[in-house]
Amino acid sequence: MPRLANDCFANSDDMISAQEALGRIHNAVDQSVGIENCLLANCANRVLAETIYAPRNVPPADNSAVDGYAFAYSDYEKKPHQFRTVVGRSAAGAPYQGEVSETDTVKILTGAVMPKSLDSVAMIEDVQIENDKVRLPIGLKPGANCRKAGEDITKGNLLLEKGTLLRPQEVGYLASIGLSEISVFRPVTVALFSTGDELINPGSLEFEGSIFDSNRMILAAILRGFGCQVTDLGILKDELEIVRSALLKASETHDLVITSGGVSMGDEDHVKNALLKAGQLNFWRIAIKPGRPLALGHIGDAAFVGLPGNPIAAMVCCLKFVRPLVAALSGVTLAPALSFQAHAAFSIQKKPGRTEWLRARYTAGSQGIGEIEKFHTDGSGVLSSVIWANGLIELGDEVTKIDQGDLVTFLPFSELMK
Ligand SMILES: Nc1nc2c(c(=O)[nH]1)N[C@H]1C(S)=C(S)[C@@H](COP(=O)(O)OP(=O)(O)OC[C@H]3O[C@@H](n4cnc5c(N)ncnc54)[C@H](O)[C@@H]3O)O[C@H]1N2
Ligand code: MOO
Repeated sequence: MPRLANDCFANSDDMISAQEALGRIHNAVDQSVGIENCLLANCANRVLAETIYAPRNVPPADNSAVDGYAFAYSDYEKKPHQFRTVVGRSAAGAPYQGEVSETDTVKILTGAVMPKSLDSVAMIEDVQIENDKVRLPIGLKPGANCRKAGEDITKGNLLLEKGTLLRPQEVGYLASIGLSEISVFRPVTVALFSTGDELINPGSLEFEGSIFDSNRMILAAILRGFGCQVTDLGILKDELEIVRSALLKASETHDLVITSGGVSMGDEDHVKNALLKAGQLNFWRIAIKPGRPLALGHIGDAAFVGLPGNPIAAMVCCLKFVRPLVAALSGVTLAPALSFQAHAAFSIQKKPGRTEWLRARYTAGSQGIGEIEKFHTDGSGVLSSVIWANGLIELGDEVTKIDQGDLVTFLPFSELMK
């Protein structure tokens, strides 16, 4: 179980800035999850828990980059027009084993080990072949078409640092040095609840005022994309004792407990009070839109996040606040999500003193200069907005207006969901 630092749990009702909230999330985790061994074949999207140094050179020996004829440059430099006797053949996995004079040549296939005393290769389509002899083209350079031992990976060099997220290319990189099993952080376990008497599962019988639970589907999918092992614990009724005991129980077997809904100020919003009874509250309200009510805390050794109920607020807050929390727990060294600037195709006024994320769509624009539209309403329950959008515009606390043509910062969903 990862341990959470207690010292910053200020138990405050004050609204804090998005920056402050991110800082507190970072400080709240002082230890990531444990480690386990994993077969390399199953390691994609896992986080490396050891620093890896190269135990060997890759490639292990000088070899040919092309199909052709291997030759000694020192002799070719003196007699480029000479016909050279083909004394043998070197194929990938079946190297030429014999001796070869530097006036002779060996037929060589791509990837085959270079015969001793030869250092350069002419491509097969460029040579003149007569019986068992070949004449090389002029103008070849020393070491032509030869890949040197260790040119990719040099024995002893640092390859990958602890905390690296293993993308397909890192898995292949580790395979190339011959590793079959490595040490990785185990996945972060997340208990996921929805709260609300109005909620029903898709497929269930409807009643007056009922709402199908969409948050759990969105959040579980996002969290799995972050590499978490998600336990879907269903819907909690709006009753303080039910919420408190469910959170406490889930905290005993998970690294992170997440709820959505019931976190603002209504009579039936019990999440904050349940957290205060079961564990400790760090912060509860952030100066942001969407998602002002968002509770961070911990219950025992488990981290806790109470996301707002409105589906867009829950989704955006998961991408902006749960993502770095999961990263801290999971041991990964999180590279900042890539964002870029493009011109706004709209004008708006904005209240200063809070960070806002607008649902936005980036398009290449007519002259290939990118432009960004915003969705026509800001309603926090409008899921069609995120179907239309391909990312978010981030507007900092200080921004008071955007005029058409201004540069704005765009965060693609694809970057925020990994
Ligand atoms: N007096 C105040 N009222 C509200 C404030 C505030 O600061 N003061 N903040 C508003 C903001 S902003 C948000 S966001 C919401 C968040 O409220 P809750 O977290 O308590 O969410 P609920 O009231 O439970 O639900 C809000 C809304 O979302 C629907 N919902 C909830 N869960 C789901 C789900 N799993 N799937 C689909 N839809 C869900 C729910 O039916 C409500 O319509 O508070 C404002 N109020
Ligand atoms: O976050 Mo709330 O979603 O602004 O309504």
